[in-house]
This record gives sequence, C-alpha cells and structure tokens, in this order.
Amino acid sequence: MKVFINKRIPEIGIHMLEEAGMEVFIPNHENLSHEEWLIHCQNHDAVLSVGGEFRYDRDFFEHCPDLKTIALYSVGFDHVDTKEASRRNIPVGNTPDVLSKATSDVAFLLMQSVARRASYNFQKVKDGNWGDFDPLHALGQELYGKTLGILGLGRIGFEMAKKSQKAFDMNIIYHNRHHNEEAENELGAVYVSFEELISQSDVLSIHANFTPEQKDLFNASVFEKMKPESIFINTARGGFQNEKDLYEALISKQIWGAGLDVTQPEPMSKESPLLELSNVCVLPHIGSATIEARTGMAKIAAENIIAFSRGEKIPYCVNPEVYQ
Ligand SMILES: NC(=O)c1ccc[n+]([C@@H]2O[C@H](COP(=O)([O-])OP(=O)(O)OC[C@H]3O[C@@H](n4cnc5c(N)ncnc54)[C@H](O)[C@@H]3O)[C@@H](O)[C@H]2O)c1
Ligand SMILES: O=C(O)[C@H](O)CO
Repeated sequence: MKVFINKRIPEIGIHMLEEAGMEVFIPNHENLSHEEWLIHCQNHDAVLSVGGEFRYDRDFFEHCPDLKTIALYSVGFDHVDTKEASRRNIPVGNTPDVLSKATSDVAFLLMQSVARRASYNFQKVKDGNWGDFDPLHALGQELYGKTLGILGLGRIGFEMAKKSQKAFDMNIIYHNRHHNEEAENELGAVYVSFEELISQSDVLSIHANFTPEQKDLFNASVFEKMKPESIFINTARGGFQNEKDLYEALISKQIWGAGLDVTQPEPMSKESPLLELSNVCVLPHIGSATIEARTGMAKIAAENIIAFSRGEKIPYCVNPEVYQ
C-alpha cells in the first residue's frame, strides 16, 4: 500500500508502516497547499493526516476516488464527513486515550494559570515591573472546594475531573450526551442540565467533540448566565466559543477569566483583542504536545493503516458503520 503522510510524525509510526511493507511518502516541505495535499491524496491508498486544516468533505472524496482509508493523527474528527466516508466504504481512524492525560494537563494548567493570573504576572516580570510585595495587588483566586463544570465528560473530561478533584477537592458537575457512570461512581460527579452547568460552575471546561451545530455555543447569552468569578477553559475546539462575545464578557466582568488552547480561527491573529486582556491565557493548540502522547498517536495511526492493509477492522474507527 502507498501511504501519504502530510507532515513528519515520530519515527516509530513511519518505521511500523515501512516494516509492514508499505511505501511511505512524506513531502519535504511542510506547508502544503490545498492543491498539493489533494494531489498526494489522489495518488495514495491511505493518508495519515496530521492537523485539522484540510477537510475531508464530500468534495474531497469526489476528487479522491481511489483513496481507501484515512488515519487521523488526532482524536478529534470534526474535519471529516464520516457519513460520506462510510458511504464510500472508507474506514476513518483516530488516536484516542493516548493523549487524554496530556490534553487534560493543559486544561488543568490553564485553569491554574488563569486563577493565579500567570499571564499578567509573567508580563509584569518581562516588562521589568516586578513590583514590591503588595497585599492588595495581583490577587488570584483559590480553587479548593470550588465547582468544576465539564461539558463533554468523555476520556479527556474524565482525566480533567479526576486531577482537579485530587488536587483541589473540587466538586464535579457535568453535562454530557449520556450519563458517565464511572465518573459518577468514582468522583461523585453530578449530571446537570446545560443551564445548570453554566450557572453553577466556578470553572467551566469544555471537553466535548465539536460538531457544526455547536458553533458559537458559548455566546453572549451563555456568558451572561455564568458567575462573575467563573473561569472559562476550552481545550476542545475553538468553534465552541464566539470570541467577540467572550471578549465582551471578559471586559464587562461577566466572567473572571479565560484559558484557551483552541481558537477560531487557528492560528489566532496576533491582533486578537483577547490577547490584550490580562485575564486571558492562550496557548497554540498544544494539548497533545508531549513526547509520550505524540509517540502514542504515531503508533495508533500506523496500527490503523496496518490493520486495514491486512483486511482487518481498523482498531480505532470513528465510523464503525462502515463495517456493517
Ligand atoms: N487541545 C488539543 O490539543 C486536543 C487534544 C485532544 C483532543 N482535543 C479535543 O477534545 C475532544 C474530546 O476528546 P475525548 O477523547 O475526550 O472525546 P470523547 O468522545 O471521549 O468525549 C467527548 C464527550 O463529549 C460528549 N459531547 C459531545 N458534544 C456534547 C454536547 N454538546 N454536550 C454534552 N456533551 C457532549 C460526548 O458524548 C462524549 O462523551 C476531541 O474531540 C477534540 O476535539 C483537543
Ligand atoms: O483532536 C486532537 O487530537 C488534537 O486537537 C490534536 O492533537
């Protein structure tokens, strides 16, 4: 099988594919145009797809009739029309679990950074403005015993809830498509409605999978129902937040602060007004950026393609209906 990888991944993944007898092609420059990417997909049996900038939609599939499988180098698959892939008998794989700890670590890091005003204080040091010990200045808030609300309590949400409870004895409430019994039994997590989630959370952290219907779910009407001391965290997808409304909510002190690993669009413009606010911390989509997670992702993506090449079901499949 001929496999196209649009960006270099940890060597282990490439090695596994080559060991299994595949011909692997990786372009020698990374910023592929849409057209270049499409041509490579047309000329290969499988694509190991890194990043979310290329969309696997109906138009894509029409242009690539010979592509047989897609192995995403991500757990999120919001850039793939999975129904269309299934209709064309194309199994699509993702990389769950191996990045749950790393990504939830980033949500946890953002929660603490915002609560203790890390961006603001770091900027002061960089500006040569260390300042005297001041009992009334740069005060953050403590997280102990507060309520963490999770939207989308799946794999990553569970890890975030677990570490927040262990570290800060936080109460966990959540809203999900279905009850998460493990979280209810192990962490005492309480299922609430979306309205209760937004009005009761001291920290609200998004860990749901993004779908187009959820675009701008967090908009002015939601922010105004949140607590004035609440912290908004998003490590899922930037499409969940209306950034203009988020900015308004922050400057009008409807909420206390925001920590984002994902923005809309990505990359965020350096002119974004959100970057001027001292109660905001933005990271450039680094949730899974650890050696361990990225290595695990490379192995899983390779396993998906190898299983496909052997005529087996791919082990991590986001469109299982393709096998029915
Ligand atoms: N920042 C990063 O680098 C990074 C890294 C990994 C994953 N992610 C994002 O995190 C997402 C979650 O990953 P996961 O492995 O935990 O997925 P998961 O499928 O285990 O969990 C997601 C949960 O969200 C729920 N859900 C979806 N929409 C919802 C809604 N509107 N309301 C309530 N619940 C909803 C689902 O039922 C599911 O239980 C991914 O889809 C991806 O977009 C980001
Ligand atoms: O969905 C994912 O896995 C991330 O966004 C990339 O690591």
